[in-house]
Amino acid sequence: MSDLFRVEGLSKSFGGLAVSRNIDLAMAAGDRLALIGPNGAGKTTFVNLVTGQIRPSAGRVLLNGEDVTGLGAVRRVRRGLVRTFQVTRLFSDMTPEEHVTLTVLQREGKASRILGRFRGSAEVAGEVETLLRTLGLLDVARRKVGEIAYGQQRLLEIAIALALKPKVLLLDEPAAGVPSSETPRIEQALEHLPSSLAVLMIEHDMDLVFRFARRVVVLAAGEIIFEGLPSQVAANEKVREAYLGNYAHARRVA
Ligand SMILES: Nc1ncnc2c1ncn2[C@@H]1O[C@H](COP(=O)(O)OP(=O)(O)OP(=O)(O)O)[C@@H](O)[C@H]1O
Repeated sequence: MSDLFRVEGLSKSFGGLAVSRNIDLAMAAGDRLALIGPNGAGKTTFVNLVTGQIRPSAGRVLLNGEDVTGLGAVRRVRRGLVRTFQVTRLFSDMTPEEHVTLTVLQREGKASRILGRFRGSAEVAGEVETLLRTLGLLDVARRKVGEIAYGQQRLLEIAIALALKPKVLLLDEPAAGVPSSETPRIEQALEHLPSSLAVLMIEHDMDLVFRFARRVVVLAAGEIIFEGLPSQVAANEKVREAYLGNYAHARRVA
């Protein structure tokens, strides 16, 4: 079986600092993978390399067998490689409905119509409503983003990502900054993502990792040091060392 998504020998250095080192990773449709690792391990850099925000020093990114390494971020999105960001990138004066409508219109190549008439066709409106309902955002669909809860803003980012019809979705800390009272809604949304979607999630919250992931990859100093079942990760000697080393370093700095 060919993988839906694969990276081979992916490497990135910033000056003398090797931030990604020879990373090989594959995902199939329906995968639920958590990418974890100490602060500064290179997790966000990995997502940036995969989605085309930055260029690798070496290695390839393949989607459905096609080498997309030379493509920019927008063209990768069109092929189904979609991400969310660690910190929300929303417009506080726009509503969730407007954000998702604009995304669907953009996907369909009809975004220029918003200059004349904001709303899309009934078909677009139906799709937007379904997405907002799926993410539990229908009640706030017409509120300004600046007025809705932070957890709802994070859910809106997932709705926007889904509006791009991804095949592979990369979530950069979807629960970061969300108060614990709102995290169950994020978890629920993650559970109900389309089953065929391959999802990679960076997350520090291990409860969320254990509930979500069927596979865990641990990155330390830019290298994959563990790949396996969530139940095996905590007992792994290399993983323990990587985290202990990080905490020891954190203590030295403090
Ligand atoms: N544009 C850049 N120029 C120079 N160094 C960078 C750049 N981007 C990232 N780095 C460095 O690369 C390393 C990895 O950063 P990255 O943000 O990928 O780690 P991370 O695992 O996502 O960390 P965290 O869990 O804290 O978000 C860090 O040492 C960071 O300072």
